[in-house]
Amino acid sequence: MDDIAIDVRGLHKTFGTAPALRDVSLRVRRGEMVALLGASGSGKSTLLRHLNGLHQADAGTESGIQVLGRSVQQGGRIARDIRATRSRVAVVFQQFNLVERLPVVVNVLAGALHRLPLWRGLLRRFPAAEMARAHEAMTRVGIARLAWQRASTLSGGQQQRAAISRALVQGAEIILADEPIASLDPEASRKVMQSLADVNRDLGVTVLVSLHQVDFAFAFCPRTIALHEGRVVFDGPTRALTPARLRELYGAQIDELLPTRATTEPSTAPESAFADVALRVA
Ligand SMILES: Nc1ncnc2c1ncn2[C@@H]1O[C@H](COP(=O)(O)OP(=O)(O)OP(=O)(O)O)[C@@H](O)[C@H]1O
Repeated sequence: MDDIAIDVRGLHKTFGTAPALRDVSLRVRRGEMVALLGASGSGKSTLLRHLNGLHQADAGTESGIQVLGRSVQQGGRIARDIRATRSRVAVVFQQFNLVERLPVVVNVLAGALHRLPLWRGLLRRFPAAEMARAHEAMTRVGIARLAWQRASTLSGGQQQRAAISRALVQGAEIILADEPIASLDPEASRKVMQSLADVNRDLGVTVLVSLHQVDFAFAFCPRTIALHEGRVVFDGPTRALTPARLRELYGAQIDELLPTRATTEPSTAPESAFADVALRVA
């Protein structure tokens, strides 16, 4: 079990009377980079929010979530020591990741607050070692030259890379990225996904990234877990997700998942359709 980063068993979540997650089980090993794929409303955000206890599973179910070997929740009850687990897991959201009026470096240093005395955060007096760590993290994702700019002056993709830097300063062992490229252009998307892939490969950080288009999963994530209407409908090598397989899984919703070119002729453009897109974004 030591090599399991995320372990979800029998997760059910209902909002009002509408089921959002239905009997979801999955395991992610430490050091994996996994895409969580699904059309809008399939349950990706809801699942990610359960993993650090922002959502509670339905009470009275057997659902259990363990992260890094510690219980996050069991049967809808959040573990008492959730804060200790949260400090080892970082979340990158689709937007609103940063405090816009503060310099980028201060946003990145927010990742260190969990191990510093309160006064340091309030006065923004960070030890030299933390500053060095922030600089290294920003260099790794290619935004060091922007350190003293206000966060609001950064492009969407640069903001996402700042959020990834903050996760590194935090010392996160897992990054949960919730549609981090949903509002970005293809070039900015590629840079953000590349940054996630780099920290995964170079630092061994486990990455679970939700995406609603399969081309970026294909280019960056060896494994994909696909959700449809709250259920896991596929869990395996991303390369097995051909347009034909996606059509089988998603029916009419397939248009949301395919890149535009492949969508034009899905039935006559099999596996090679994504390979081509993958090459273009690589
Ligand atoms: N706080 C909430 N209250 C009520 N319903 C919710 C809530 N959060 C999510 N839902 C519902 O749960 C279902 C799954 O939503 P979720 O946001 O997890 O999907 P998603 O795959 O992340 O979609 P998107 O790609 O649009 O973000 C949807 O039907 C959604 O309307």
